[in-house]
Amino acid sequence: MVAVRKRNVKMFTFVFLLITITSFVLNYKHQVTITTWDIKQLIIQFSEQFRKLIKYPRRPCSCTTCVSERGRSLWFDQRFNQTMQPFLTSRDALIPEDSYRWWLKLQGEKSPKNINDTLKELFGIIPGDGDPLQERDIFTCRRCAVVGNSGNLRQSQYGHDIDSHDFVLRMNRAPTAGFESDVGSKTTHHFVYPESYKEMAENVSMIVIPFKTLDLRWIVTALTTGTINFTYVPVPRKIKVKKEKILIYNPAFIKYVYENWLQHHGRYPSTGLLSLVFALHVCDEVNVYGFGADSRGHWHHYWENNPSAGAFRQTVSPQFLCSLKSLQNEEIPTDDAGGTIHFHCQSWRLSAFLLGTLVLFCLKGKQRKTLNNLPRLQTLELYLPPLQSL
Ligand SMILES: CC(=O)N[C@H]1[C@H]([C@H](O)[C@H](O)CO)O[C@](OP(=O)(O)OC[C@H]2O[C@@H](n3ccc(N)nc3=O)[C@H](O)[C@@H]2O)(C(=O)O)C[C@@H]1O
Ligand SMILES: CC(=O)N[C@@H]1[C@@H](O[C@@H]2O[C@H](CO)[C@H](O)[C@H](O)[C@H]2O)[C@@H](O)[C@@H](CO)O[C@H]1O
Repeated sequence: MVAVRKRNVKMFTFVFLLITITSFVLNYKHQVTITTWDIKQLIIQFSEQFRKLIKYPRRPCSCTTCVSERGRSLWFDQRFNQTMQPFLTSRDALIPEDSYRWWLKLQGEKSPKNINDTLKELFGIIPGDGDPLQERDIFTCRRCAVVGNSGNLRQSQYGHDIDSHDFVLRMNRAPTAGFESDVGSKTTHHFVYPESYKEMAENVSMIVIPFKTLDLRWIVTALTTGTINFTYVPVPRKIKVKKEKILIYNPAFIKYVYENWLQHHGRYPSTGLLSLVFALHVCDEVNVYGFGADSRGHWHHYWENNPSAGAFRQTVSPQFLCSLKSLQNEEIPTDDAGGTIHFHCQSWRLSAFLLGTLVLFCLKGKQRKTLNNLPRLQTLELYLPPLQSL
């Protein structure tokens, strides 16, 4: 009896060790690009990995750094709430009462339909789950590109870099055809709201950001009866998107972005910021492209020839100005008098520390910062200003 028990303990210990070592090695392989077979180098790399494992025992992914890793920046940790769900799904379609009340005021909707009935009807039509972005795995390194619509993408030649990501997230009316060398051709997810809807390729997941109950009802009618054709502007009666490809941005997540990341500034977050924070929650590495003014300080879209592009200009004050590469590798020249801050960067590789620095930096900025004479600038719009200033 005792012998059997001893054998079981031995067996259990062996299996336990085997699993631990295998997962460590797998994790190690994913994180480290082995560039040398020099045994000394390998030992150094391995011990570095071991040190990391001890310091961060429960790493959320296998990238060298994972966006959601805690303990690297207090600032980031204070804002990032892992428990917030970016999606509404058929299994999790509950909006907490306080979030619902807040969301209802965003666009001052008169006599909204009952939200529970609306969601029930919606998830009776779309499944709202099963998208690859909804699944997580600690053994992979999920790299995402968030592509904003700025004219600074023109002549950037970022296309190849953008397309190298596992997931490419675009937004609103952004086209790729004709702009491939600068913005890439790959799109895995596209953020829209009814007023910014555009047709997309069959394999693209459409993430609808609802700002009002009517937006959720529009999805239903756009897939069925085609009865809604006007919100505050004309919207398409019908959409050609597979039901399985439609995902719903969680209104409670909009409130979280507003409170934690915008710290209650402005009215509600822009599509750009909603997309970025969303990516922080579903990706392990996030690179940001196409935010901010172009090299001449113009705030147009990359597909437009209108340099002073109307309404948008008024929604982008103040902005984030950012580049991880430049923060890591270069001095940041600032022009105190004009508040000009230049970043010479290819893309913004996001780290908790960087994001922290940038947000603090921009929240402090009172004036609109202008960017002059520099190609490849990265800036990130922070929030929509109060309604009266539009
Ligand atoms: C007239 C109007 O309402 N314009 C808004 C448009 C418009 O509704 C859609 O394009 C649909 O046509 O949408 C917005 O944004 P828009 O679609 O312009 O751009 C998406 C995000 O890209 C970033 N951006 C864009 C242009 C630029 N020069 N610099 C940038 O940083 C911003 O982060 C922006 O959020 C929006 O929803 O946020 C904001 C714009 O104010
Ligand atoms: C230019 C403007 O502010 N238009 C507003 C409109 O704002 C837009 O809402 C969009 C979502 O529906 C999105 O957030 C975009 O970035 C905003 O510019 C709405 O607030 C609308 C509500 O009735 O009123 C328009 O004047």
